[in-house]
Amino acid sequence: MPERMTAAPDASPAAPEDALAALRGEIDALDDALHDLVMRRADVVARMAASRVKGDASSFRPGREATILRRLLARHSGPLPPAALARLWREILSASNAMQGGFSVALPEGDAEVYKAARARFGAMAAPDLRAGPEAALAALAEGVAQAAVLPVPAAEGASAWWAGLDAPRLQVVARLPFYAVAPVPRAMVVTRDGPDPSGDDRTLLRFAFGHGGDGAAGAAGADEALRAVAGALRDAGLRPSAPTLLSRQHDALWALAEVEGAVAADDARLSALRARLPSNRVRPLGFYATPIEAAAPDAGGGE
Ligand SMILES: O=C(O)C(=O)C[C@]1(C(=O)O)C=C[C@@H](O)C=C1
Repeated sequence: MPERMTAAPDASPAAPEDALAALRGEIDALDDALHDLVMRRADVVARMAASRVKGDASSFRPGREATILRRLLARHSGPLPPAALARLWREILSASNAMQGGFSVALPEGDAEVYKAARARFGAMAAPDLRAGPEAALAALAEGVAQAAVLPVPAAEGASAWWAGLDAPRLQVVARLPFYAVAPVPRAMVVTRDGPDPSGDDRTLLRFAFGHGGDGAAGAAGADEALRAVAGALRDAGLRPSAPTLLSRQHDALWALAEVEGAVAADDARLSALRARLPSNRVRPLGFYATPIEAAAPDAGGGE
């Protein structure tokens, strides 16, 4: 027979209802303390916005957000799944970004993966602005109607080949979604007008155009030849690919997209080395983003 049946029901200090009330009391006190800190944090963000220390630059700093998340994930311990920690902070960061001015995100309509990735990244605070496709979302961004565009992860064909026509450096890729994932979650890319924000551990997208405007011989460049040329040029320039190079044939040209380790900005000397190695090709950095964290062991909660 269970022990609690023999003890006097209301004489024990460890009666389940008392124990529950005590634990809930602890949780209420912690919730108040957390809430006080979250409100204090928002006050600091409001002070930052009012002080105009960031000038007219965008409030959205994906590199800084990555630095914050990396630091918190590195010091995290205990039973709360790291994915839940990342989710909590993503919502705080999105809210503090939106607090500093309207933040509207343009998305191609009908792409559920991009929509879910955008909601996970920008949280409940960002207004989704659905457009006819990636090009229309980029046009909304270029016109200043939206502050960011969220687009499919680059691929060779269809709507995912938007990168071949990206008007960089005016518009640049600044984030790859998700930044932190423990399970397969929706993926996408974020493009803004403000340029990328270094996080200390980044990856860059480089676009190569082989043959243009009726340049017959170069226009007919073969895929293998282009891949070899890109691989050789990257090696000579001291750049390390972090993903297989993509190829896309569009607008009378063959386009290659390489992802390389590190942050490569427009004035980087390694770009001159690439251009010296590929004189007849156009090489353009399309932006960089924080290297995503791939969690080693699965835990509950997916990612952000
Ligand atoms: O550090 C900044 O520039 C901020 O605007 C603050 C803050 C934050 O809440 O920590 C908010 C939004 C940015 O994307 C990054 C960080």
